[in-house]
Amino acid sequence: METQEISTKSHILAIPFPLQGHINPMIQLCKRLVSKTINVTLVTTASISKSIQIQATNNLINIETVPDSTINENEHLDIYEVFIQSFKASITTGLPEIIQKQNRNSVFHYKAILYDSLIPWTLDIAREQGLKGAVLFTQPCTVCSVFYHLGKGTLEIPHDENTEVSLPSMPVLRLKDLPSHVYDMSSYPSLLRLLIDQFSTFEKADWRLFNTFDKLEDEILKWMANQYPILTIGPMIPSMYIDKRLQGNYDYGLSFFKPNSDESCMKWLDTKEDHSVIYISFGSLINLVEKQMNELYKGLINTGYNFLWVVKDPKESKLPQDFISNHPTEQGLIVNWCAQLEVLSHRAIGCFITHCGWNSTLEALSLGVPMVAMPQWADQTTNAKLIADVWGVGVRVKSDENGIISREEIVACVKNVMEGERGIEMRRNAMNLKDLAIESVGEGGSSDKNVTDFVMELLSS
Ligand SMILES: O=c1ccn([C@@H]2O[C@H](COP(=O)(O)OP(=O)(O)O[C@H]3O[C@H](CO)[C@@H](O)[C@H](O)[C@H]3O)[C@@H](O)[C@H]2O)c(=O)[nH]1
Repeated sequence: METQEISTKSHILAIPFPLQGHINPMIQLCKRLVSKTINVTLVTTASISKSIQIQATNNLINIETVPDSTINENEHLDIYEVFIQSFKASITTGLPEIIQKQNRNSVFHYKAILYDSLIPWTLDIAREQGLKGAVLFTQPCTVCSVFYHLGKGTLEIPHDENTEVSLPSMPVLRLKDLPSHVYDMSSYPSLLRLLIDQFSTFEKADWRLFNTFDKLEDEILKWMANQYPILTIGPMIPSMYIDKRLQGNYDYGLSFFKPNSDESCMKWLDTKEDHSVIYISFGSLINLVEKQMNELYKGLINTGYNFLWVVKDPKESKLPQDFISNHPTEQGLIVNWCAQLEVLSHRAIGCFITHCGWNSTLEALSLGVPMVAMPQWADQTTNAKLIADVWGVGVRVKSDENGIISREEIVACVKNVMEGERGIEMRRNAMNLKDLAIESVGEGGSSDKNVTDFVMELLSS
């Protein structure tokens, strides 16, 4: 059902949570919906919209902005709560106005709102406007189900690090395999509440979509589907890096971007041997502490391998001065941002040292790149468990008593992934998952079929 024809009858509003790790998969899903005849209006705040790149040729996804709101900060609100409440104020005021304005325009006929699971209150707006609601979960089902159990009171949090947590259809988890907000409840209680609240509209929503695929999280997905019907639609990465079915506008037209993305790294990678380079990135939010930066830097040098390292703000990065002044070296290149999918699909990449954000994890899996898992917080700890112990596509670093990963540990982990029998096995497992990822979004695959079913239901509603 790929068609260029634009239906004037079926239109949805997509509301991503305003962070890159959430906007990216939402945009990719929107592109898939557009390729199957649904019109999409993506709504975000004026400030966030500046980070969304739309090519001039793209008229398939409409972007509407709502004014930014600021709420009064007071001592009872942490920084995340201020961020979340400001966004809520913007959308709650602006979204109904957009719907009413567009409803007067006969081209638009809204059927539903597609919203991130972190903003469940959007369903109330949908209902008030007579629209259906589809909730999109942007973290793995394994992680989401931990919060599901927490909300239902069916997860007992262990008191020590060695007690095993057994939840239905889940791998056995120890304390530090749970999402960090669960064992570190004191830091940012607002975030824990937000994560549990993801399920507050689970029963009421008309569709529940997950950015994962059936063969990746088979058992827990079946369990979740037994609670309520769900649709797996992932991995939501640009078609050109996975199934290559979407062409032109459908795939290139819209993306979240960071200015100053450094393209020199592709030329640098071209000069390197196959599978010889370590790629290091900690996503869009994490900054490492100075001691960790130093250990990572020394560890990378000591591996002897070439490395390409994304350091968001190199001047503020706390990197050793001798490296900064001699950079770039023969061995290592630092960029402040890169086209990660382009890098991961380059033949020279041998392994990915990652913070295990879900998008980075899915991107590495979909491109068959084995990983060194260096989780920092949130879902990343559980994603690291999946990478190392469930899928066998990487190793997870061990930290010392102060939470620092030593240079020796970094060297050992990189060598484990890049060399020897274990390394070969991890690459083989990664390549198998790559095939399954392609199959799932390819024509007739489980995720493709679920997107089609979603579209058919929208069209007939
Ligand atoms: O130089 C870079 C570095 C990153 N990226 C992209 O940035 C995104 C990063 O997303 P992700 O790996 O999910 O990390 P975060 O930005 O940290 O995402 C947040 O949101 C995710 C989805 O909820 C969670 O899984 C993470 O833990 C949370 O930190 C990916 O698409 C990368 O391809 C680039 O394009 N260039």
